[in-house]
Amino acid sequence: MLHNIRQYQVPLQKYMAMMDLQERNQKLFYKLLIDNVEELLPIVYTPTVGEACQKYGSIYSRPQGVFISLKDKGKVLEVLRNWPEKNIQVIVVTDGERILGLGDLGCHGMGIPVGKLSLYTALGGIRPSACLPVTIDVGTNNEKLLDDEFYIGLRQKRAIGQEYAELLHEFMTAVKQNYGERILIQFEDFANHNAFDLLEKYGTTHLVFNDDIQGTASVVLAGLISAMKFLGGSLADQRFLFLGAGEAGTGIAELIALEISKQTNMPLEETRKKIWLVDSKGLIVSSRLESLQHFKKPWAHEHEPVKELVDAVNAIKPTILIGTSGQGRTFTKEVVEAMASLNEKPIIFSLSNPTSQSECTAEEAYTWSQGRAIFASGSPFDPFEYGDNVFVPGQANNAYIFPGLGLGLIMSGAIRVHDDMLLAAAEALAGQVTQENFDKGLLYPPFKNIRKISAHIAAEVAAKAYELGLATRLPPPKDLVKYAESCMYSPAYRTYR
Ligand SMILES: O=C([O-])CC(=O)C(=O)O
Ligand SMILES: [Mg+2]
Repeated sequence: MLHNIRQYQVPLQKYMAMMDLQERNQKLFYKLLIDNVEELLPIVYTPTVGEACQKYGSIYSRPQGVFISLKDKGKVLEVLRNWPEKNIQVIVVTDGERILGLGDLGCHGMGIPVGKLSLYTALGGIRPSACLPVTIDVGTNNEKLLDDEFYIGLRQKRAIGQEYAELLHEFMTAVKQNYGERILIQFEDFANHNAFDLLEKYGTTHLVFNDDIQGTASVVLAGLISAMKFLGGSLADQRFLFLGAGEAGTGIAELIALEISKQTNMPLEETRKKIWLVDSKGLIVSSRLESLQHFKKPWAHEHEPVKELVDAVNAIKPTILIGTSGQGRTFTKEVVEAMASLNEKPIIFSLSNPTSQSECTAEEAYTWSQGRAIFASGSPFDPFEYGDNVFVPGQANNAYIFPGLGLGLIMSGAIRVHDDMLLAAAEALAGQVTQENFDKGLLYPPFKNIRKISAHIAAEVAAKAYELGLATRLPPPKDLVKYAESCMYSPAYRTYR
């Protein structure tokens, strides 16, 4: 099978072959993916899955997951009950409004929940039959899709306001009614306004987390914790600048502020002041407070207005620059050079996905900083030779976190997600990075060990759930890492007599 897949030159064709295999022989699909994770992750996941979503209508061969549309209003529970598997443990749901950094892809966003759940199984060991991909179809504002003969969703503008909220509420209620209190719901690639509102609204009643806000935050924090371990210094000594103040930017900023606050006992209001964000209108400063969306307000610090990113770099003098803008090529030569003139070892993360939306490439980060940057990106980049050195860029992608986090929640029977679990997951991931990894420039352990890493993350998350009284599978197992490993699905053919 691997030989087959390798014969395709075009990544999208490899993707289609993998999707075919998933349908035809699920065990073999997972066996292949687990044993060749570094080679196949960029195919079934970022970046190729992004292209697959863009072309989803024209490569469509068979339905995947459950679509719930405005037309199903009043019947959502019935729709869910049509799914053949009854014992669902995790749902990844999108409404397709902000697929990666690609914007509104409507129902064609289904590729994302499908891809994320393949990773839940391959990287986190959740049984494939316990995973349910869902796309909520409330229309799309993407004119090109509305005119596309192969578009598979409702041909109407997006429902908003009450109509949107009612469908989502019916879905959330039906999910709990059908699968119980311990069903994990991962929100994925919603647009900012809905993402923050849904998380706030359902965070207290359901086992939910938003991967783009919280998963990304945890993986970035892990990278920064490991950077501090090897470079010396503490997070509290750093100055942070973000390009992009949406889900990922503000989510990461908040988790960093929380971690610094725990480390130093400084109040959160104080630790937030070490962190600055730039959005499409420039540096977020207090004079803009009135007009800011609510999730940006905590980051409006005292400063004169600054319009351009490069001027913000020179004004704030960050030690760490993080791109979460969804806009490619925004870390220009001047920006990277400014970071390199301010810092001996500038830390630069280009997190937007897929590769086309990355704020800069690995090659640019290393070249423009004369090989001094500590670089990580959301989508994978190949190792880059610069002078006598080969730099291996880290992949700061939430794929390191959500499979292990999910396993930890499920195995402990957790009923809520708590920020302390995200901190625990970040520390567990950082704990897996070795000196040898770091010597190659890696802030994250290689993906080839991901199942072991996920077991450690799961164990720490479960330990937090027990500590916080949020776990319902009692009594707690003695050795949580061993227990996590014993829970993990492995694709093997059964022996028959
Ligand atoms: O899917 C990925 O690669 C990471 C992610 O959540 C996003 O970019 O929205
Ligand atoms: Mg996402």
